[in-house]
Amino acid sequence: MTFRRLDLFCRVVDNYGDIGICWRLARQWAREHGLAVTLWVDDLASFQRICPEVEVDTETQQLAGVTVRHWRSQDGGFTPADVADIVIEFFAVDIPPGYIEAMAQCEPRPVWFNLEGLTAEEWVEGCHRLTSPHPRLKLTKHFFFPGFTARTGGLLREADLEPQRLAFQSQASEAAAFLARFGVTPAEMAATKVSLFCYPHAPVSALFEVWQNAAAPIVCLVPEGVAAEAVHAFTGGQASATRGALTVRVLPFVAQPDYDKLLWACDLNFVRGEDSFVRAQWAGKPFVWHIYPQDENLHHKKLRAFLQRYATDLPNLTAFSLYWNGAAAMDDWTAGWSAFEREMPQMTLRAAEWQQQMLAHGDLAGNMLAFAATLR
Ligand SMILES: Cc1cn([C@H]2C[C@H](O)[C@@H](COP(=O)(O)OP(=O)(O)O[C@H]3O[C@@H](C)[C@H](O)[C@@H](O)[C@H]3O)O2)c(=O)[nH]c1=O
Repeated sequence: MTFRRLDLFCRVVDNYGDIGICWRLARQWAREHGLAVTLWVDDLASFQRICPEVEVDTETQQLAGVTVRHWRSQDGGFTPADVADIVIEFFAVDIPPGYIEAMAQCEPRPVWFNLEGLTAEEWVEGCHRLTSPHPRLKLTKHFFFPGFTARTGGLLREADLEPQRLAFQSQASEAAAFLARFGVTPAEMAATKVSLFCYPHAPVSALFEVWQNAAAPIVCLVPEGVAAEAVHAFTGGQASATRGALTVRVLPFVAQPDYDKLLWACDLNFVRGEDSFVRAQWAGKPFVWHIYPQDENLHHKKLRAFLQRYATDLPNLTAFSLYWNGAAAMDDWTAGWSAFEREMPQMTLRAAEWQQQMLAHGDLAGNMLAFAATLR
């Protein structure tokens, strides 16, 4: 049986990653796979920051071929006719009990997924595609894990992402025109261009100090609100400031497609969380990951697991990433940065090699549908 409808339930726990990932997947299932997708999301204001077309007061709206529904406390009134062929809860959200009751009345039952977060840890392979029967109803949920190996669900990637990136990066004028929109001058285009997206606890001020004293110019492009304290201390609240070799420019928080272009246009990208971390891998440029912090430094284990897969031959990227995430103490930022900078050409080569490896695993949206098809 072919699938026609897909419902995806997203709660915004924090920041933009939850809705960022769900929005990409929803669009991809609609555009590339022809599914009628409904994205249920509880926080339209966060959604609007990455997609300015979102109307925050609208109950149901059509965006990019997706039906977006404001998910509040709707529970009663669901019937089997309301249930999609594929139902996905993102990060173990509790979908409305009334909807689950309606799922149990469908014939055939919908394919039900819990889509989990991305981690490079090995245990994921053992949990990917595991089932969880409902304690009372005749329904089975399947766990689906994105990941970096063939025994996981792969990474999120739209079919047109790679051709778009290659077209953009093959013409230097594209990056210049794009960055000019944010005030980057032709002279600044010749500098090392860095995008900065991190959590507030990143040691940004220490890095700015090193960059001020660098031998060649560096332009750091920071979306508004990111590393606000350190950026304000540097710029004095202005849109941009230059001290020594470093220029810091504050950009507006851009729409999602423009964020990709920013990554493509820069020489080095500092990214965070899950979605920008994956986009940086597709950008084919050196990147540093600031991982989402967790209790008991669980995130340091996850960071090391990724570095072991990605950076075994890149000791300075590994060292710098550990410092950046507070997993090791940095005595000398100048030396740490110099060593990192010297390694950047190898990082670029590794980025290309890694992309080829990741491409071989297919993409998350397609892999989920292929697995769903085996369940019917
Ligand atoms: C900086 C920037 C980001 N973005 C987008 C890119 C991504 O889709 C999104 C940011 O998501 P992330 O990179 O994942 O970082 P995040 O910190 O916003 O989200 C995080 O939220 C936590 C609750 C999750 O547990 C984390 O795993 C992670 O997803 O914002 C823009 O559209 N424009 C911008 O200017």
